[in-house]
Amino acid sequence: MIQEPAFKTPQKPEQPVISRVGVIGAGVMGSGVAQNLAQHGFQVVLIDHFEKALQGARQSMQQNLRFQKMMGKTGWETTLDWDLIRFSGQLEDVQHCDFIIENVTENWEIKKPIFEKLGEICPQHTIFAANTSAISITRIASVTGRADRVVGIHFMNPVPQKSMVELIRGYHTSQATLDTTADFLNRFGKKHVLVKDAPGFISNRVLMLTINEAIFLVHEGTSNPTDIDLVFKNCFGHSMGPLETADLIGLDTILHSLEVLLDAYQDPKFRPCPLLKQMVDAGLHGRKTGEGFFRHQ
Ligand SMILES: NC(=O)c1ccc[n+]([C@@H]2O[C@H](COP(=O)([O-])OP(=O)(O)OC[C@H]3O[C@@H](n4cnc5c(N)ncnc54)[C@H](O)[C@@H]3O)[C@@H](O)[C@H]2O)c1
Repeated sequence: MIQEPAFKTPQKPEQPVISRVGVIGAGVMGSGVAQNLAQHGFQVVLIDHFEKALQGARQSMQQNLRFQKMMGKTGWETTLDWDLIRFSGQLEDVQHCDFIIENVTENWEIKKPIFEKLGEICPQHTIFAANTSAISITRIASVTGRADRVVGIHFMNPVPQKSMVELIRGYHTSQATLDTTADFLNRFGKKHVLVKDAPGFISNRVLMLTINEAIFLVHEGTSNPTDIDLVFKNCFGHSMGPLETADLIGLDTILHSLEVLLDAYQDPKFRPCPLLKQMVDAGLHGRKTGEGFFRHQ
């Protein structure tokens, strides 16, 4: 009797196990990403070219831990093994990481040389993730020499407390890269929605317009920040209004994001309100500088 050939069930290609993660940019987002990763047992190399930003990241992590305790949390949210995080000013220190998450200023001229350099110094298997608010992932991937291994992860702020991210597939992003990234996100408690690559993705395409329009209401004297936010909180059930949200994100980041959206879509609906520009020039960047539309301790 002729024996049927023994076909093997096709196996999913083995995915690299991610244990060391490079986090570039130690501002609002990078510090949250680094903290959240370490709280889930990953080794992290956190990079910033400003020593002051690295110190600030340490402080904001301590603050976040204290705040979680104050809120009555008792689990992973309140502890951090500091030995898992290495703070560094040298981009080269991420070269042995399995996965890299970039969180530098929302400006193509700043992000571009970082991705070019990462493409040169990192092994070919390393996946690069851009945590950008609006910049095209396909554009970022184009300078790395590994467009199939570049993905967008749009984290929400504050990162340790937000369990949902947007996962963005660039034009050349491979299915294997998406699978590895989804698995990695899962390991530190993040659910995702998959989004095609279009500037602003889902959240910022809508949110930046809302925030900008709310700023126009203040600029034109139609209302004030407290009342505008009250409408969103009390009438629509939002936990924060658009101007409190703007202060949390950072007004400089809002301005950069609107500029990226305006440039990408060439649609005047994204033109930044003059008041936003003036506040950024005046150093009123929101929570991170202590004052924006509201004062912060
Ligand atoms: N703030 C938010 O709520 C939010 C949410 C999602 C995504 N993002 C995106 O995340 C990214 C970072 O935003 P953020 O709010 O953390 O900004 P931020 O201004 O708080 O931090 C940016 C950090 O990048 C560092 N940096 C700049 N150039 C660098 C370089 N060449 N090498 C190393 N470090 C460098 C700066 O020193 C700074 O510490 C942006 O692309 C932003 O659009 C922000």
